[in-house]
Amino acid sequence: MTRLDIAGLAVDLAGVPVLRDVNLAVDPGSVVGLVGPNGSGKSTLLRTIYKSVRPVAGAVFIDGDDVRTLSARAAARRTGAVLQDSAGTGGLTVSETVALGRNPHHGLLTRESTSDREAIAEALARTGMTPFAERLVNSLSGGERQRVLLARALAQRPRLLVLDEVTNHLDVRARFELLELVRGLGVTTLAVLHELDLAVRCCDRLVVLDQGRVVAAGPVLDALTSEVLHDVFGVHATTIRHEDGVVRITYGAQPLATRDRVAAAAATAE
Ligand SMILES: Nc1ncnc2c1ncn2[C@@H]1O[C@H](COP(=O)(O)OP(=O)(O)OP(=O)(O)O)[C@@H](O)[C@H]1O
Repeated sequence: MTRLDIAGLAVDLAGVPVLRDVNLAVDPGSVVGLVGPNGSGKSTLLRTIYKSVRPVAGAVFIDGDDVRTLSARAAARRTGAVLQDSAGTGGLTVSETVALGRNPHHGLLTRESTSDREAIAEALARTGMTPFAERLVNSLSGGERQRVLLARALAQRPRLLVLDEVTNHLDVRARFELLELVRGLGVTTLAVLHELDLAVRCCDRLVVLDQGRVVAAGPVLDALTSEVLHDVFGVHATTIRHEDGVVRITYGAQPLATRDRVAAAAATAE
């Protein structure tokens, strides 16, 4: 199984520092959640892994291989990505869409091989989408569509999955189901998640980014302390493992921002 290591990574965009001295590791087969406020650099960090952003310092290693030494096609074969609001799949069926995941393995005009067909069938089965294979993607619900995008990534037979806010637009049950599905895959995964409640339940470890730097990392209870929740996310909350073994976040009465807004409004009214 694959491991991911990021060492001393720095990225500038339009001349502005976006990531600085980022170090993180994802152990083989584990699911690591990447969390942080808006604009903290999460998506940019994922982009360095599949080579759509070039760092100004540091490197990304997949199984010890520096991705800079891999061709774009070789990098795409290793990394399956499901990105924020992934492009729509037009009038394609589910199986046609999942088949697109095979592209990094061959040219566009190459005929589908037996191993392509096996990979597609396996990806459909693992995501529970086999019964939907002939449906048009644009006739599916949001949650089903996200499963198709995950199946497309799995059809690549990637060593590593990077997921960027894949639970967007899903209802609360579909969110848990999708992340439980990801956990069950046994594929090394780095997932950007906005919902901290989901992150603490479904990830083995968390990495917290703030203003382009890693400010906490480790098992969920160690990474998402009350202090981090307060200083980085601006909320009063505690992260506790309950008797049933599930880690949950308990929020205080009001987020700081709300409290400050209320205080400011009261001061203005006086
Ligand atoms: N192409 C670009 N040119 C200049 N700045 C950019 C570009 N893309 C992103 N940025 C900036 O880089 C910073 C990090 O953006 P990024 O999308 O990585 O954050 P994020 O943590 O994923 O945010 P969100 O949670 O809002 O999706 C932001 O300040 C953003 O404005």
